[in-house]
Amino acid sequence: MTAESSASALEQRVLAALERVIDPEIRRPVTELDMIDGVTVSTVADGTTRAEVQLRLTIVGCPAADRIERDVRTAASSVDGIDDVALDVGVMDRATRDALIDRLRGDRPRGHPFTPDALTRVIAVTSGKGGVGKSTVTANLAVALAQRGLRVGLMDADVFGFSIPGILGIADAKPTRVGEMIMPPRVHGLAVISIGMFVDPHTSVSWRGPMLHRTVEQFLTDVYFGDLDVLVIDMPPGTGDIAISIGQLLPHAEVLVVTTPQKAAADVAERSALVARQTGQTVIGVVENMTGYVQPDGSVLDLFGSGGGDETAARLDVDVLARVPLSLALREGGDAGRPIVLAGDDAPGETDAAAQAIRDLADRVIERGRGLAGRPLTVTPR
Ligand SMILES: Nc1ncnc2c1ncn2[C@@H]1O[C@H](COP(=O)(O)OP(=O)(O)OP(=O)(O)O)[C@@H](O)[C@H]1O
Repeated sequence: MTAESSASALEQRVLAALERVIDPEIRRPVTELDMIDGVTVSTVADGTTRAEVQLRLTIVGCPAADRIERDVRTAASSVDGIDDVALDVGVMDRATRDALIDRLRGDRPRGHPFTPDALTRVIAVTSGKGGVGKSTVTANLAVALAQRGLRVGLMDADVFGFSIPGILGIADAKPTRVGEMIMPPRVHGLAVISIGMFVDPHTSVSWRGPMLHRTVEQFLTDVYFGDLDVLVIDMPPGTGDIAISIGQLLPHAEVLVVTTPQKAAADVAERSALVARQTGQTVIGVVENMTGYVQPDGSVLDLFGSGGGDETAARLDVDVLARVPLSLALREGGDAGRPIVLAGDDAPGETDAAAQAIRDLADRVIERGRGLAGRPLTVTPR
């Protein structure tokens, strides 16, 4: 074999090794994303064989740059016969980036991909009023679904009270923009987007209906979630503009209603579900949160009364899918940015009844999705 042909064989092997490097945001191999502009293998003065890799990041200041560079270096160094790796890091030119964005969008027409005939289930979590623990339940449910192997996106549509980034421990995370595409931060196996990532946390959001509608639509259209099994949405409490917009944009969404055990809360909980139904969405069940507190002596204190979940479920003619007890660990996990369903062996979440209730809820939600009842079966020509 000539020196030239062996260098070219090594270049092919380096390229093959680079196919294993996955862009952490887009979650595709860097080779497929045209991020590798070239690989040259040569023997340098001291006789060592060097691979020079031209890496082109999607944008200037790409937050994943360090990780991509490290992974590219590791993959190239792992090839037998390569002694040294030199990286030439730059940014892809506009035409390449635009072509990439077009490819990621696929050939779907402009508009959001979560259409009724798509395979992604949309689960919207709503409540009649604020403070019932909707965001806490939603975040933990999304993590529990991801833990069960599903590809999960979480959209915080609670524009006025966005709390999902904090609960997930990514309060300072910012999405990356690639052209007009928005790459959502990833945490605990979820792709997460929240209005809180776009506004100054110390200013209030005071948008009116059309602006809210555009924002929700933009989230659905421009955020690159990739292929999802489930998109979970943390809805704002009540029956405002966002609920109506999401109803129009996602009429096939399945709705979970979170309420407390207080009977008086059933009225408002029912109302938010009825708005969802009016837009064609399907209410799949009620989650009663903050049910009795189990005291150290084992007795249960019904701090918020009892019966609210059953009352709401009866009015809506659905089941109570979960009863999540009051839990110090659940609250602390939310404050600390560590969802309790993540807990390891000796962490409270392993034995915590609230964590277990949310895991069971995830199982019931998955179980329900196995049936195709109510889903239009369409055959898309390829
Ligand atoms: N089962 C529970 N046990 C103890 N604390 C809980 C429980 N569920 C939620 N909390 C706590 O209650 C508070 C309100 O929860 P959360 O922010 O999830 O409510 P929300 O319904 O989403 O409110 P909003 O819609 O106003 O944002 C948080 O401090 C949370 O940690």
